Amino acid sequence: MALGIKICGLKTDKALAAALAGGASHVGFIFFAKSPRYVEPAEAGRLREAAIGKAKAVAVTVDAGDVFLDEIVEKMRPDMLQLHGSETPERVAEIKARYGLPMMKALLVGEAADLERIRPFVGIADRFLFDAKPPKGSELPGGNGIAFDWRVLAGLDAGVDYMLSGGLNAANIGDALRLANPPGLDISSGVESAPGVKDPALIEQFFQAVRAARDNRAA
Ligand SMILES: O=C(O)c1ccccc1N[C@@H]1O[C@H](COP(=O)(O)O)[C@@H](O)[C@H]1O
Repeated sequence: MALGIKICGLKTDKALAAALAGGASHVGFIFFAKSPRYVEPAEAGRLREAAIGKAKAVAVTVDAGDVFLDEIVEKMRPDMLQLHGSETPERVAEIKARYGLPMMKALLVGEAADLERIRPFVGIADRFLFDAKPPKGSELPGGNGIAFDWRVLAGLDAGVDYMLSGGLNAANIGDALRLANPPGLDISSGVESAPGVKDPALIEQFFQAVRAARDNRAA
């Protein structure tokens, strides 16, 4: 099965071009004001044009209200919404019905028991994203560059469609693929030279590292 790869937190044409050149299946835009990766919905709408027919454009939101979601959907025209806050299953269902878009629900993982939290979302969320819990004092619910123990994913039902996220980079992606064998990957700060500053060379290195790790496993 093809491994989905989402490069998240894109703000520039150059970074987006590097993500597409590497073969990203998804490109993500952050709509959380406190994030150094925040982008205005209209600017994301302009950027995402380059991805049409190449990668799915994902709008990342955190407990957003309908007015902001309306603006994002109208101006950015996402292919998918990533809900990275404490949205309930009812709220996910409501948003899904309102926009008719696929929903990726982010859940924060520290230990195996946290995976139980997917249950009420099954049949509502189209995909899950497992990210590490933010460190104490962080203002960001994601994009903290912190990994969790990927071994907890080994016990997950094989039918669960998800992206592994949190602290991935070119140096650790081989271990992540070996330990969790996820159907998808999501990376943000691991391809940045500074918070919110994507580095096209690091994006390219990440794709190379993924390919090398997969070739090693196939050999
Ligand atoms: O990246 C952010 O600033 C962000 C803000 C609010 C919600 C989610 C956010 N990012 C998500 O977190 C993952 C993991 O990031 P990292 O690779 O550990 O830096 C990122 O890909 C986004 O989906």
